[in-house]
Amino acid sequence: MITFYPGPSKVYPQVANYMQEAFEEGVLSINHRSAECMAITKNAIQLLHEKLNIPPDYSIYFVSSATEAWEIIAQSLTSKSSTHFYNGAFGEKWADYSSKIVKTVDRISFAVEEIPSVNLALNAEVEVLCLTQNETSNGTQIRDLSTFRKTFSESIIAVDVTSSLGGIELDWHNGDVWFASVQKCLGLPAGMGIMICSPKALQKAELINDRKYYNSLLFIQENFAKYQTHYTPNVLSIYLLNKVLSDISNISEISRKIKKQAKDWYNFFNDNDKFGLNCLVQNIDIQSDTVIAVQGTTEQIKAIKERTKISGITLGNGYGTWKNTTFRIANFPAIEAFEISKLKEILY
Ligand SMILES: O=C(O)C(=O)[C@H](O)COP(=O)(O)O
Ligand SMILES: N[C@@H](CCC(=O)O)C(=O)O
Repeated sequence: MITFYPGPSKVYPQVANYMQEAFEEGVLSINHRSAECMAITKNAIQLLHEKLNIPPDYSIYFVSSATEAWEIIAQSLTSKSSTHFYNGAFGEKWADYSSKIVKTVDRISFAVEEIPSVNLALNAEVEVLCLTQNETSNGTQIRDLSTFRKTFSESIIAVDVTSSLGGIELDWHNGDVWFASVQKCLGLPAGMGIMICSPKALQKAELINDRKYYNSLLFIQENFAKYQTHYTPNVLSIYLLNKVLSDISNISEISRKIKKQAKDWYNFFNDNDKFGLNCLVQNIDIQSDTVIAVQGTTEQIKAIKERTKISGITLGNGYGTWKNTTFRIANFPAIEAFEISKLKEILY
């Protein structure tokens, strides 16, 4: 079975052997506060810095999911209000989750074809700015975050890179908190999130001094200072992350490949009349590099999904507003050229 689902998505093929190795090495039974486990965690963190070019002064934590990161930001980094820019289901969900914890949640929604402008929030007092860099539900992205950083230099900027971290190169200095989950561009089984914090984010956490929860950021930080976790982690996941990160190239090389592949996908749908299908978003400045959303009528989408399924290929369903009128193609690094060719052949 070949899958193009944008999460959980295709895992790297070598994961099969690494799982077996983990079992044989006894990793599945080690205590999570043991020296062996701390070494695995330390190595995974070092490799993340190295392969994803994460600045040395940014801290990296393992959490359970990207969803948990939404909550950690609300409880440990927000004293009064967060401001959410979004054009799709996941950005909106983030605002919904925050509103259960944070006193004031400002929502700035924009149209799917629109480039989000900082002007939309110029008059607002922005304490924590929440941006979804890659919106998995509709295949759009905010390509350049630098104007947000310049305009909101005093604010904490939190960036959801759930479906782009590990796929494209990110300019870490444009954000204070970044988070993702491993089942997307990192090509691993679901069940772990990664959170990355700037020194400024940690200073803000100190200021707020939230210590109420098992996953209060300061408590997480205290554990990770010893390469331990605030709960019993999925050690297998950390082990697999280690292994896969050792195998992959630096993100600048991966990013070049993914961007080229994305261009090819957009050209593929633009150049040919594929059963009347077209890209959900036409503006190349906001088309996602890692999730390609393709639009058609409900009947067309249903027929294409059935057709690919017969050939052993799973496409990503549409999501939210676009549930029945789009399908999505993950353009993640673990997906191989022969799989892309096979899908293109079927779509012809
Ligand atoms: O795809 C996204 O974007 C999401 O936000 C994920 O579905 C959330 O992932 P987890 O919280 O389950 O890691
Ligand atoms: N992130 C996945 C699934 C998320 C979910 O169903 O909650 C998607 O975009 O389809």
